Amino acid sequence: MADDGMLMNFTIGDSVIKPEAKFKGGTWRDRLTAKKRSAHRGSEKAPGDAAARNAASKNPNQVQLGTRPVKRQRTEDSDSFNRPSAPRSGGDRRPQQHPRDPKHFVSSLFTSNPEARNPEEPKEEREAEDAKPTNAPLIDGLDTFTNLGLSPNLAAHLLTKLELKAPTAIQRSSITQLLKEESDAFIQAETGSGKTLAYLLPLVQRIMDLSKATNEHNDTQVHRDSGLFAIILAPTRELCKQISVVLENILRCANWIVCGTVIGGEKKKSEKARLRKGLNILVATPGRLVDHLDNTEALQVGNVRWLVLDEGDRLMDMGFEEELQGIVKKLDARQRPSRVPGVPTRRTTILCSATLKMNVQKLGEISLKDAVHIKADPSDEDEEKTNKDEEESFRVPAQLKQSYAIVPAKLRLVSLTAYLKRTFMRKGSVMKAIVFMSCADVVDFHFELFSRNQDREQQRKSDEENKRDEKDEKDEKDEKDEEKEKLSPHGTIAPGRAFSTPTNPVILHRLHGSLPQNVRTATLGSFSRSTEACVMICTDVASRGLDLPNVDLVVEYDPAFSSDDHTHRIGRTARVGRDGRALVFLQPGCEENYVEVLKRGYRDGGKALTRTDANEILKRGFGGNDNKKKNWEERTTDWQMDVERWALDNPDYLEMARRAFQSHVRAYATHTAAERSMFNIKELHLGHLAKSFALRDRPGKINVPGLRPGQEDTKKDFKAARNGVAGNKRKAEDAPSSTNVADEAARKMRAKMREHMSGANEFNLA
Ligand SMILES: Nc1ncnc2c1ncn2[C@@H]1O[C@H](COP(=O)(O)OP(=O)(O)OP(=O)(O)O)[C@@H](O)[C@H]1O
Repeated sequence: MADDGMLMNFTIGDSVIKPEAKFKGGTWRDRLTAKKRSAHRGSEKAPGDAAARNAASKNPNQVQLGTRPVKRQRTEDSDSFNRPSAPRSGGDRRPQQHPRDPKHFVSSLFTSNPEARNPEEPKEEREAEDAKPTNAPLIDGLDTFTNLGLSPNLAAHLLTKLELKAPTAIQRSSITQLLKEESDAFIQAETGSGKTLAYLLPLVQRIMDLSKATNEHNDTQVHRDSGLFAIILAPTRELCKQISVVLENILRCANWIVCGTVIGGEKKKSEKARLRKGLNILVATPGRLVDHLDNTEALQVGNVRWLVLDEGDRLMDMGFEEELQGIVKKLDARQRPSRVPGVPTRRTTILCSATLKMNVQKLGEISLKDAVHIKADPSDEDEEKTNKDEEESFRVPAQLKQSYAIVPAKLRLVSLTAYLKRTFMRKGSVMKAIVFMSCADVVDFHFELFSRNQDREQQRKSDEENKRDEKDEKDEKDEKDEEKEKLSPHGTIAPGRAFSTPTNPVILHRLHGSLPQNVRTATLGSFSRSTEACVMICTDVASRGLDLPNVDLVVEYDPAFSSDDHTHRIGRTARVGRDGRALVFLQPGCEENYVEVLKRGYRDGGKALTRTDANEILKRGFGGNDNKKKNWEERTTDWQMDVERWALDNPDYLEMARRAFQSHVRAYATHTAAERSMFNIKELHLGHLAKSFALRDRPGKINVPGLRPGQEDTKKDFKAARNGVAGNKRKAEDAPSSTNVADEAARKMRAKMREHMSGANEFNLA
């Protein structure tokens, strides 16, 4: 049987077509847990109907990996799976049964791939000139930090010590506004437009002014014991640390003002000691701040007059909102008139993000009143959005060259490899690239695959055939471990052999939230400091706020779970006026509709957006020079066969591949409700997808027990799936009340967020 009629081995409950509660923010696992619990709660509303309860208690998109497969419906579209998309060449490359195992199935890369539904739009004549950067400093304008109202001392410090010559557009707007008025504010501007300084500079200036206000004797009035005036909250430790580094750099010109952090990752005792000594500005993660507000007497917040929520939309999302409300309530309750003259009477709240929506209900919850919307260019007519879709989207830096690649599931892995090969073919053209993937298991698998040593593998195999003695094997393993050890003591950095050339070696990094915080910190630090070509494969843990230097390229191998996340991901490149490129992989079919979402990010309706496809990428990446010997299709097929054998020959890698496949399918089901029609799990061809994980198994056979620690929920899902419907059944009398379920879901989600932020060491980008 050809793989064309590959069986779809999952069932989708009826609830998938029912309207569902929207779950935004958090990691995909948080959303999955919430969705599952919500579905379960829904089921309890109809007691007595056991069948309905069973159906509803499952995740609507849950993939039942162990149950009897349901055949893929043959619709007009699915027929396209039977259409060959490229001529076969280079001998017989028809699908075959694997000789070793009848359960395995070797399918051809270039047959039965679905074709793109939407034809390529005719390319308009593009202007030769590149788009003018929209997030660059305004060096050609007349605005200087001084004439925006910053003191000559502070402006001189920015110029001489921090090499900041002129403000960016958002800094111009926010400094003017926040220096003169006390109103609450939203700072919303493109990624990489300097929003951190947009709120830090006026804040520091206002606190510096407190010293001047009543200082008759010309000595500084404000000192570390004068009180805590400002709190800056950010969702992750990495971001807090980054903000704190910037703040410390600014305060070098006003060293009587003291800042500090409480972000966890060190003994609470040391944080308490720091608070006891006195701070004027505090940078904190919400969880840790709540903890200190409850337990640390030395943390006096009566004088706090500025509360900044960096990545404010994320902080108001699931997992943080309750903590945030608690913080606001405590600040309100403990506010006192200040002894320090010049301190405003009311507290100002400032929200800041590239994807901030003026969500009135949420704002009420954190007591934001009559907030001013600060934009990069208030007179920008283009910003006046008319339709709802546009309101929901955010601009990307105009100089960012974005493209999308229509790549069928089977060709995903080879296309990514080819694209990165091509990218790093010439030394110096791209320094750093970030590749976003759906989840931790997928990151780990690709890290292992891209860093594998082909020569050594081949050597190993032939040596095995020659029955080498055990000692030699051990030596070889030690050698391999040593090599990895040299690059990274944590196993998160390795040579990226799949796309290195002898003249341009590429270093590979991996990063995800399941790594211990100190490993995350070390890995990010290494990627950030690296002066060699390097690639970081990661999950959304690296999507927000991080300012990593010299990132030239962002690849979204798996599209983001929401369009807001997409904005943040691609925002890791093309920062402060620099060039950058981004590529998103889309599969033919419903995913093509995502192009409309990408277009909304541009002022010109997406004329700058370019399209490519798998064949184009493969030709460029696997084309090679000696075309006479082999063509690109043969080379691609050889590479794919090689990785399939690599996975098959080593049980560890095979399990990794299977686990990655399973986790990926689960993650795919957690795209936000608004975008799920574009990422419809019913359209996923699991058989083809498995090939992009180097698997020859039929999807129904892929069944990996024991997921990574801390994934109890996913594990339960998995077991339930394995045991079929009965496994998921919960007796009515055992079922907790709906309130308990909701509380439990909320508690678990908060715990997971804390888990993500726990165990951190300091992340120092400077
Ligand atoms: N006026 C300026 N001139 C030159 N560089 C600047 C200026 N302001 C900020 N930068 C630099 O721009 C980079 C991006 O700044 P920042 O991280 O604040 O951007 P952002 O808008 O918060 O991005 P994101 O939305 O991704 O968090 C930093 O490296 C910062 O040092």
